[in-house]
Amino acid sequence: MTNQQSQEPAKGAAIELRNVTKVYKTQNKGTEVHALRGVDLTVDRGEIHGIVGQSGAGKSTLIRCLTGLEEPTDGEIEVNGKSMIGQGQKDLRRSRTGIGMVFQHANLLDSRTVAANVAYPLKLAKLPKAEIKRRVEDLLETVGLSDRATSYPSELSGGQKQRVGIARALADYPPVLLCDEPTSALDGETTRQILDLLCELRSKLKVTIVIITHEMSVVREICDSVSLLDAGRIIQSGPLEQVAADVRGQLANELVPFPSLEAKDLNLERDSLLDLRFTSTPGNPTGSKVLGLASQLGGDVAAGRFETIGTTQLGRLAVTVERAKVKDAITAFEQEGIVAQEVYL
Ligand SMILES: Nc1ncnc2c1ncn2[C@@H]1O[C@H](COP(=O)(O)OP(=O)(O)OP(=O)(O)O)[C@@H](O)[C@H]1O
Repeated sequence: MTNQQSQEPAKGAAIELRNVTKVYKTQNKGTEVHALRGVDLTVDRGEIHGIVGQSGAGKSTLIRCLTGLEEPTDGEIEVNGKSMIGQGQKDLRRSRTGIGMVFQHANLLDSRTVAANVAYPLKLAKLPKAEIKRRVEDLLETVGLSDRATSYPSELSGGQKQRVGIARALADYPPVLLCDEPTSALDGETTRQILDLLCELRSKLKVTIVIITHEMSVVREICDSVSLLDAGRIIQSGPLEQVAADVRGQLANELVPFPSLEAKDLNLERDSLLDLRFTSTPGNPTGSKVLGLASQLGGDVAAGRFETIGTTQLGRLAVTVERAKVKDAITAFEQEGIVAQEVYL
């Protein structure tokens, strides 16, 4: 399932951050760390939004601020129309029930069955027994684990444990689900199944999902929109198709990375290596046109990849061109709207 098959999101913002700043004062001589610097972000209801960024970019701080675990130094945060800032503990606890959390590891209670793990937050919330039983059955069916209700976590695969973690996060039927690296510990096939499940949940429960991830494949597979966090700032954000089509942008660069090549397989004594990036939509150059131009310029395609995101096809080619001709080749490609840059291995 992909973002392109998503249903129309319900109108309105589920999450809104305005000018959110977080400054930590470290124990070490009171030095300041600016973890978030004026973050503005809107995630519409029913949307799946990805947040990517390098280690230390501020992703965990953002999540902690969203869940009210951390108070921002400045700015405003609203989740489900309620401010997460300046609330008393009681109100904050109530606001938090509108947010489910899924982590990299499901962190299940090993001594309790699958059903008891899912029931745990509902017991804490003192729901009537019959209601808990009904919800647990419903949630286990939703995540495809009805037949494992009496199993213990040690009897489950990594993917099944993550399903239980998701069911537990949804126990209170929260309108927002925050997922922090939900598939980083899973293999490729299990990742795909968990991503399919998240898409189903969005369609079935109309839940808004924010995924923090370092895997661009996760963003490609299920996100409707994405933000890139860098040193506490959102430096690029938008619908997936829009950021992917911005071939000079950093997100497009990461969504369709340069093919991996080894210098020993190329004749870099004689040739220069070019990184060509382009989109194929009506009015823009198509893949075959780029290949034709490369060959006209005496270039050799060493490797390449094409990805389709929405209605846009993205191409990325590694092309070698004789060193003496590389400047002219770059000019010729750029004149055709193809981003051409020399790269060094
Ligand atoms: N409690 C804290 N006290 C002081 N500095 C902190 C604290 N928590 C985080 N930081 C700093 O804030 C910055 C952002 O950290 P954060 O954990 O939010 O980044 P991240 O993007 O989640 O990184 P990672 O992907 O490695 O988890 C870092 O420089 C970090 O050292």
